[in-house]
Amino acid sequence: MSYDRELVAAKKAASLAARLCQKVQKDLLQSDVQSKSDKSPVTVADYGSQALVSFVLQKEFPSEKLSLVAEEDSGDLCTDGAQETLERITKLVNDTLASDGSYSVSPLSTEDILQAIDRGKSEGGSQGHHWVLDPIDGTKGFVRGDQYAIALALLDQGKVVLGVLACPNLPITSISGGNQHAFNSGEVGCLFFAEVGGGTYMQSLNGSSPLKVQVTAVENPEEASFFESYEAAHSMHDLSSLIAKKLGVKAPPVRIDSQAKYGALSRGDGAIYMRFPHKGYREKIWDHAAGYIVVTEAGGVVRDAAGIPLDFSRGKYLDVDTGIIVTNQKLMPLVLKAVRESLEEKASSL
Ligand SMILES: Nc1ncnc2c1ncn2[C@@H]1O[C@H](COP(=O)(O)O)[C@@H](OP(=O)(O)O)[C@H]1O
Ligand SMILES: [Mg+2]
Ligand SMILES: [Mg+2]
Ligand SMILES: [Mg+2]
Repeated sequence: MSYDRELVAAKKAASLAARLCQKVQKDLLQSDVQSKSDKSPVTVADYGSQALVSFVLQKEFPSEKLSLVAEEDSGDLCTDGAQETLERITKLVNDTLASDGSYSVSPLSTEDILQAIDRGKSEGGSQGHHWVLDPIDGTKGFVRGDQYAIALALLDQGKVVLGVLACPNLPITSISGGNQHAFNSGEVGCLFFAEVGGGTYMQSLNGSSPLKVQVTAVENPEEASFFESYEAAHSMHDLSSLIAKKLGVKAPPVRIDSQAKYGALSRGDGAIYMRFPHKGYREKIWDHAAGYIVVTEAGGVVRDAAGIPLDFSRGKYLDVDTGIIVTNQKLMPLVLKAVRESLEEKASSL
């Protein structure tokens, strides 16, 4: 089965959302950052991006009953005092749609925006089609002025069949060696996309022609560099550094926010991505679905710390053992062995 039509729509939705996010990041005001009830930050851009993607998917597939599993919901926007924020989000979405011009609609109302956001309340699962959206992955990076991604994927019968990652701050050229802050020294803004069985491609968000990308062919761990979260609260840096040491990795870790790590890995900027959340954290499908297919279609492999493939068919959550490892076919067994040994050492030292 081909998902070409869905891919065109997903690229369009993610590119428009990226445009909205870029505008907000440029003049980010402190008041644009709210705190969700779980204390993670969320900005007008997270909501605006979610509303915009939901709107575009609805417009592109008007006859289908859309199922969207997305990170944000309108709860906090319906509270007293949130009216101004909601109006700002509504204006952002309308301005972005108007600047594009493909959808000749009258401006959306605040009510339309709330509805579009809340279309993302699906639970996903193993039957039928579900879109999976992280409207801004790496909100902390976004607020800091660093990396973030708009991540949109499609599940069919519980399998990821398509994924798009828009990374507005990722340099077009390799970030190996850690030059991720190349904001002023070259073009930034990448759009990665993949369809099952079709390989992975990257183009610039400004619309260059797509280039096929591949993960690195490096087989010697000493020559491998690795990515991890910028935020130490999201991944145990001490554990990944122990694993890297065991593998003989020489390069220091490259710490970047968001699924931009999957994108960068898919084009061979680094060789390994390790993610070890602290005890008790449950991974969500929107944090990995798009990145997963972008990297696997480029020849990469994604496993949990026990070597088990990820299962996107169980609803919102991904139940993984201890952490997530991404690398190429050759390095995976070596990395998994080092992970096992390091976890055993860590456990016996407690
Ligand atoms: N304690 C925690 N452990 C692991 N991941 C966490 C976390 N708290 C938040 N996250 C997730 O980490 C994502 C960012 O990934 P990264 O660490 O690779 O930059 C966040 O996505 P959002 O920014 O979309 O909320 C969030 O879902
Ligand atoms: Mg979040
Ligand atoms: Mg996320
Ligand atoms: Mg997010």
